[in-house]
Amino acid sequence: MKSRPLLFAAIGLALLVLFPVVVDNAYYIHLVETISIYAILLFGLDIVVGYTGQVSLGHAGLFGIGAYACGVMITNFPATPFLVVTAIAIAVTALFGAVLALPALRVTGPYLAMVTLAFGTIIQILINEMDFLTNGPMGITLTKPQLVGHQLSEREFFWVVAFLLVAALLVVHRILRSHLGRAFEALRGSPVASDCMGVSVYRYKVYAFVVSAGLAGLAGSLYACSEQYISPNTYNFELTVLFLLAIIMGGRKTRSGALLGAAIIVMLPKLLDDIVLFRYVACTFAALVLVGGGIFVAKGKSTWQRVAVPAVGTVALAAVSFKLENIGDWRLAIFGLITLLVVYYLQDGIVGFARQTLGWHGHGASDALAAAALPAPAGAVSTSVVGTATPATQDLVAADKVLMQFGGLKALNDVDLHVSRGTIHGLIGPNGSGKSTMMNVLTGIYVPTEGAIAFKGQSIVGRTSARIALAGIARTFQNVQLFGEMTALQNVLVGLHHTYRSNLLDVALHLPRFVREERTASARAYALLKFVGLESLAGEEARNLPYGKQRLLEIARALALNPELLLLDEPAAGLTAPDIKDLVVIIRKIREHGITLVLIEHHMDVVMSVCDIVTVLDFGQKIAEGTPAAVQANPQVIKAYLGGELDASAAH
Ligand SMILES: Nc1ncnc2c1ncn2[C@@H]1O[C@H](COP(=O)(O)OP(=O)(O)OP(=O)(O)O)[C@@H](O)[C@H]1O
Repeated sequence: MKSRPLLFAAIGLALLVLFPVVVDNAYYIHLVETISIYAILLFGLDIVVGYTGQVSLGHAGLFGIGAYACGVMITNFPATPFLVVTAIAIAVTALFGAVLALPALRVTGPYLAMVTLAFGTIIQILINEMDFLTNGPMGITLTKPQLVGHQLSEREFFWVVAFLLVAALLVVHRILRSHLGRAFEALRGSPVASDCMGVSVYRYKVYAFVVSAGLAGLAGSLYACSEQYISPNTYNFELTVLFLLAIIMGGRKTRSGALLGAAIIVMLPKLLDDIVLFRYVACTFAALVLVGGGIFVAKGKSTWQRVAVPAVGTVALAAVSFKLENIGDWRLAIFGLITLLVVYYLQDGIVGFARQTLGWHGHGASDALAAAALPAPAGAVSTSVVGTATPATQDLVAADKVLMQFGGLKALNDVDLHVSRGTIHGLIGPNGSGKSTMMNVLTGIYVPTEGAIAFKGQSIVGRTSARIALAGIARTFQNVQLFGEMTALQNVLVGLHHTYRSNLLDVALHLPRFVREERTASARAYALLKFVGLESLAGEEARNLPYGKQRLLEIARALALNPELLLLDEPAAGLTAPDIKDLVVIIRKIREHGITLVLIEHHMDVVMSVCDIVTVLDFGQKIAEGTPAAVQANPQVIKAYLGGELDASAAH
């Protein structure tokens, strides 16, 4: 299976290197060079858009910064070696990337789109107005750069771009398949779960923007030398929309999608300049949709109703093209039409669609399958897998007089909660009594309005969720918070993020430290999946797992943190009776490894059978605490909670 991508890569590389030799035409060489440059930028944009799920309409601005950093350096310091100029352009643009990341830390969705759009516009205006540096609207004229004292020809510069394209592809690909890429993807899946797995959302959002901007800087500097002329008009709103369109059309989360997207956005405007060529392409496209749609319907993969709109649309486009003399004026309308078709019918882009049709798996799945083939460590359910907490006598958690107020509502009112090491501590109470709020307070999602919370004797009030997680508190969520597009194995690997010490260089060059850490983490993740009985589903995307399995996967991911305290928020909710039995066994096994548990649960049989001590909340206040038997017999608890619960179970 691995040989197919390698074969494609080798063929692609050979075609790229031989292209300027075989096609001795400056126009076509320049065209492929531009596609390569745009592809470098799109690799980076895909990190932000495809992996972290942020919107950026500021990448044309970053591209402009890279181009102008290069142009200004070459104009003012002509003796600076080209590689140094490029490195400076990358560094300057990466710095602006960090600036662009700041709003992404505060706002998301349409607000972020607006802010990044404003960033791009400001950059364009600054380039225009800073005459002393950028020569304003007149732009900067450049020559092809020198490399080691040698003036590069058109063809040699193409090879430099081709080399950098391959290098960028390799580095980006390696980053995205490492713990860093998994961290980026986790942000998209569930920011709150990322933080609670010790993967700081703030930090990795900034990383993603910085790496992405660095690639935009590289692309910008190559573009400046390729065009040999830069002016502010190039880096406008249309270009930024084209970049996004390229990612959407090509398909997010694939390097081949970025390459295809780059080819489309470079070729499309050229295509629209030539009406005769456009007619040919429109007819071919319509024929492809008709034949492809027919095959899909025949194979039962689609319906006539679904195929009708794209078929009629493309045939109409082909017909209209024969009525028009000039297609240039229809540019934006045609862009819009293509975007609509792609967004509606090919949600994973052209590459995603081709993969689904041909039954090819993405790398995520193959990664996980490869790791699943690893021999499981001896005694997969061993202390080395789950970790062993060190025994001590003091309370592991000491929460005193905790008040959590939302406006006028006191979700927690003067609550004390002391959890002893090595115990399973139940937290029960009617709906809305404050149980989940207590968990959110313990994991730093909420900062208590008043009160003290100590973990292992140290205050954790005001600490971020990521820091609290790394200190040893792991959790699951009432509403499952998995990273849906990642496989089961990758979900657990996110929990093992804290075991990595490798930096960007280790990852990009696959240095021994990274290879070692990745191998150890994969084996450990697999063993954790085995611990909860999910090893056969290691390569399955989390969103495709049955609900009960998703809850178990959350537990495996939480255990990957090697916690001393594990908080389980209604782990039995929605589970079938056999699944609940398995869950109880797993909870007991976790405790046997010395891990302390806090268990929120409405299934009283589970609470009564596994808990050593139970705390009961009602309307945000602690109304009882004691052994399960004592609590069960407490009249106040029966009145507030258990009476209803018993009635409910009797009704079932
Ligand atoms: N972020 C918030 N903003 C406003 N109110 C909140 C917030 N989080 C929780 N609450 C309120 O606090 C109260 C306690 O909610 P919480 O989710 O902790 O209850 P619970 O005991 O976990 O209930 P359930 O068993 O239904 O999960 C509820 O009235 C809830 O509406």
